[in-house]
Amino acid sequence: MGYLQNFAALLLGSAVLHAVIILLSFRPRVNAPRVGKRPGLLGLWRARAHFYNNGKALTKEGYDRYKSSVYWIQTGDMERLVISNRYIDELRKYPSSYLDSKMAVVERNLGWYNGVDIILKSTAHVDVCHTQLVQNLDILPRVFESELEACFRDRDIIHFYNATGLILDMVNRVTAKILVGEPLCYDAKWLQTSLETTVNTGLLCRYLQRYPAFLRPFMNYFAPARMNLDRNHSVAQNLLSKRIKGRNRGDKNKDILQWLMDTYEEKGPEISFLTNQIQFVATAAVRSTAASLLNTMYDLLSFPQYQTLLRQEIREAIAEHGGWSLAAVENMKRLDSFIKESQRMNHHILLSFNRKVQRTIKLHDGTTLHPGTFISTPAYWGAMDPAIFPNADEFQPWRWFELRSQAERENKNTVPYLASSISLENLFWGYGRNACPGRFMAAAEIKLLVAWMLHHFDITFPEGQDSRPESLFVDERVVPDPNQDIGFQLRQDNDKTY
Ligand code: HEM
Repeated sequence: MGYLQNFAALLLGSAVLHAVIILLSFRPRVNAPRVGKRPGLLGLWRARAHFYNNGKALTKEGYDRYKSSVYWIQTGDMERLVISNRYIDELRKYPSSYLDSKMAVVERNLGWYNGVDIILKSTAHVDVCHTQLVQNLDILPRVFESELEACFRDRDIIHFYNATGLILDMVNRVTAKILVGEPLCYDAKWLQTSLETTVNTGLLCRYLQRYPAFLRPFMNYFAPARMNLDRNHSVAQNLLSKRIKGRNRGDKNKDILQWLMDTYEEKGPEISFLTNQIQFVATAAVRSTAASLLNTMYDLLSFPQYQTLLRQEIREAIAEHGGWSLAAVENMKRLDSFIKESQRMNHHILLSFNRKVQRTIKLHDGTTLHPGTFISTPAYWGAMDPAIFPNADEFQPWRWFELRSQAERENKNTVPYLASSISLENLFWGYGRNACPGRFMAAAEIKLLVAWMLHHFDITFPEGQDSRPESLFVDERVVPDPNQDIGFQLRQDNDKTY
């Protein structure tokens, strides 16, 4: 009884505290129109569910009506002020004390419960992606092949795989090699835990979002994903501590684990902290890369007429560079263009450049962003805007190749036309100082994996299917169809040298 009374008192106390925080947090807001349902005092869950199921149509309506201004929308997690892409160049100059990308990630994902808040405690994971990972990208072509070979069975007859399962498996293996190196990257438990952590992180967030903030600390204990996530963490921590035993700072291993260890002082952080940090990078890296790779494969099979030219380019690049190397990958310019076009037409999220405003910002036209506001930009529909991209609803695989070739001819900067590049028009990787630091690795990895598959296999949709499946729109996420099968059969005419 005493226990129940204490529990009830604690709940009541939290509810009162929560109410006080809400009252104190009433702030000025931009006066802007709304798209979608108004949450009001009692309609928050209804408004969230409405966006969760209709995000694509709602953000389209928002873009059509307010693409040059701002509007409010309740998404599946936060109330956001969607601001025109035309403000981004101005906003990117603000430091995180004004526009905070990390707090936006943590608050949207309820990161205090699932470990995502690790990104508030250290930036080492971002720093190593920006420096050592980029400087050592040439390891990727050396490590990926054996991982891919392990994914394919029955090579001589056509074998159909669930595309999502196959591609996730590939990307997970390659990422593990870059993340923790040998031999841990071959450990089935590590690979499985890595994938499960991402799923359970999202599940826990969605479970807790159903409850008001003051109930979350309690409901956290009852969430099935909580227990699973704790189990994932402890399995990962055990494996990682064994892995670290034989390692020292300054060793020559080329993987993110080593670079993180080198970043810290002699004693290093607690193993639990390091595990959490590595798991976060895996969460950021694996599913996003797999989704982009899947979309590229679906597009390749929808437009099989381009495969011959791509195969020829791949064959020539690897012949010229004596095998799978970074230089060979950089020479695959048509493939790069194909991937970038696939990214443009298949953005993984509806909204990007998500930031929490921490201090008042006055924009050039007088629009004021108040502290506490969550801003986002309409990434998905911006990438489909015919005023920005001619024939925007057409898949033009050489769109970027042609722009790049023209820039080369005119001795101009070619970087904006690369698949790894960020630009004001294309927010696939985010934008500004907090744009994805793993994008160079992701773009090179996608290119390598597509090239390797095209080079070795004839790849097909099941008989009778000639176009890609529709993606699923879930909340603000855009997910390539997870039920699609793809057939692979070893090519008879490929050059077996590589
Ligand atoms: C196709 C694959 C990927 C996509 C589409 C993607 C996209 C993004 C986006 C949109 C952001 C937020 C940027 C912003 O707010 O401006 C981000 C952040 C990030 N990404 Fe990626 N990413 C991908 C792959 C990777 C890979 C392979 C890695 C690591 C090797 C990685 C590591 C990160 C990290 C560490 C952050 C920042 C988190 C923080 O602020 O602490 N990403 N990514």
